[in-house]
Amino acid sequence: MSVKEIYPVKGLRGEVTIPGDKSISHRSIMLGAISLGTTEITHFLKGADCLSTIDCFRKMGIEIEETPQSILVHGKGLHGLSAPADILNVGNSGTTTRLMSGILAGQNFASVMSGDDSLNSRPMGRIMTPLNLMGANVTSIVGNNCAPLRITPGKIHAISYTSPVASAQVKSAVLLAGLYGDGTTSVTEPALSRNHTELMLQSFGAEVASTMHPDGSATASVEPCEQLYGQKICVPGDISSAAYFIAAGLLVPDSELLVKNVGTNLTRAGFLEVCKGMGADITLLNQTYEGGEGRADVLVRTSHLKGTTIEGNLIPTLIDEIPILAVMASQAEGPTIIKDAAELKVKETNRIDTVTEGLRAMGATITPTEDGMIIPGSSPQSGGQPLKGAKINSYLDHRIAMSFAVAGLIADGTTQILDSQCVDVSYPDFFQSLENCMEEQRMCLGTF
Ligand SMILES: O=C(O)C1=C[C@@H](OP(=O)(O)O)[C@@H](O)[C@H](O)C1
Ligand SMILES: C=C(OP(=O)(O)O)C(=O)O
Repeated sequence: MSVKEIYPVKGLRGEVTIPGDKSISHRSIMLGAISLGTTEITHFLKGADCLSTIDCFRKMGIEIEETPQSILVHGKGLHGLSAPADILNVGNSGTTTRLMSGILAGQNFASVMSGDDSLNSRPMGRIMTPLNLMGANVTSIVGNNCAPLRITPGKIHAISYTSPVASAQVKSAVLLAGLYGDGTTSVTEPALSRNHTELMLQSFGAEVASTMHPDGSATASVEPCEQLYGQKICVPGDISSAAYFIAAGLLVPDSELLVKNVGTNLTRAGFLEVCKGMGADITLLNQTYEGGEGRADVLVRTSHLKGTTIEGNLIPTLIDEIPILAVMASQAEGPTIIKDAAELKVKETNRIDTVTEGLRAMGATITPTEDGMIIPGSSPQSGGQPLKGAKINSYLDHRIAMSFAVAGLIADGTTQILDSQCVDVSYPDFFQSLENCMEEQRMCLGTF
C-alpha cells in the first residue's frame, strides 16, 4: 500500500495542464476500434481505466499503437472484432464495462468481462435490462446482476428505452448496441447526462439525434449504420481532474492558479456553475471548440465561499465532482445541501459513506442522507469548519484520494492518504502536479 502525506500549504501558484478526459479517451478507443481506418488520438489519458479499455480491444484483435505524441487505433469496422482468447479484464472501470457491453452485444462471438472487487460489486442490471430487451444475451455469471458478465451472440433489435437513471454509461451502452440494430434506437433519461458518445458517434459518421423535453428529460437516438470511419481526436483536459486544482486554488490562502485545457462541455460543467454560485473567483480564458467539445483555461484565485444547494438536473453534470465539492462546502459560509445524488452509492465506493467518513475523520460535521449529504455552514468569522490532519482510507477510490489530498492542504497537521496509488485510475501525475504548484521545495509531499 502506498501512503501519501500531505502538509498544509500557503500560496499555490503557477500553471497545471490537465490530462485528457477519461470519458472521451475511453470512447475514442472504442469507436476507433469499430471504425474503418486509423483513429489518431492526441492528449489521450494514460490512466489505468483507459489502459484497461486498450487492453480489451487488443484482446479482440485491434492493433493499437502508442507513440510519444498519440495513440493510433487501427480500426477494423463494425464487424471486425475477433473473439478474445481470454476474459476481458475491465479493471476498476465502470465505463469500460458498460460501454463495451453495448458493443459486445452486437458481435457474433461470446465474451466474458470481469474486473476488480469494486467493479464486480457495481450494478450491471442497468445495462443488462435494456441490452437483453434489444435481443442481446448478457448474463451475470454469479447471478447477482454484477460482473463477471457473459455476453453471447443475439440478433439486435431497435428499442425505445426509458432509463430510470440519468446515466451516460447506460445511454451509451444502448446507443452502441443500436448501431447493430434494425431501426431507430432511442434512450430517454430523466436528466441529460454527459453527451460525449452522441458527439463522437456523429463525428465518426453515425446518424444521431438528441432532444431535450420540457420536463428536463432527454432523448438520444441512433440509426443502425453500415460503417463508421476513423477520425483525428484531440482529447480535452478532464474537468473532473481539473476540479481538484480549481478547489485547491480556491481554498488554499494566497493562491492564484491557471488550470489549463479544461473540457467545458455543458453536460459536464456543473462544477464550474456551482463554484460561481458559491462565490468563487474563477475566470474562463482562451475558450475554443473542437469536435463539439469546448475547452478553456481556468484562472482561479483564493475565494471566500458560500454554501449552496446542489440538486436535480445539475447532479449528472457534476456527479464525479461531489466528493471535492463536499470538501469545498466544509470551508464555506452557510450550509450546503446535496440531494438527488443516490448514484453516489454505486461508484467505485459508496461515496456518500466514504466522503462522510473522511470529513468526520478531519473533524468536520456532515450528515449523510439517502440521496446526498448536508454540510453545515460556518459563521462569517470562523471561515469554514477547521479541518485537522487525519489518516484517510481512500478505499482505493481515486476521487476520494484526490479530494482528501486537497483537504489536507488546508488542514492543521499531517494528512495521510492510504492507498494513494489509486489516483492512477484517472490522474497518474496528480501528486507531482500538486507539488509543482507549491512554491517552496520544503512543501513537497511525503510518500512511504
Ligand atoms: O460515461 C462516462 O464516461 C461516465 C459516466 C458517469 O457514470 P454514470 O453513467 O454511471 O453516471 C461517471 O460517473 C463516470 O465516471 C464516467
Ligand atoms: C465513477 C467513475 O468511473 P467509472 O464509472 O468509469 O468506474 C469515476 O471516474 O468517478
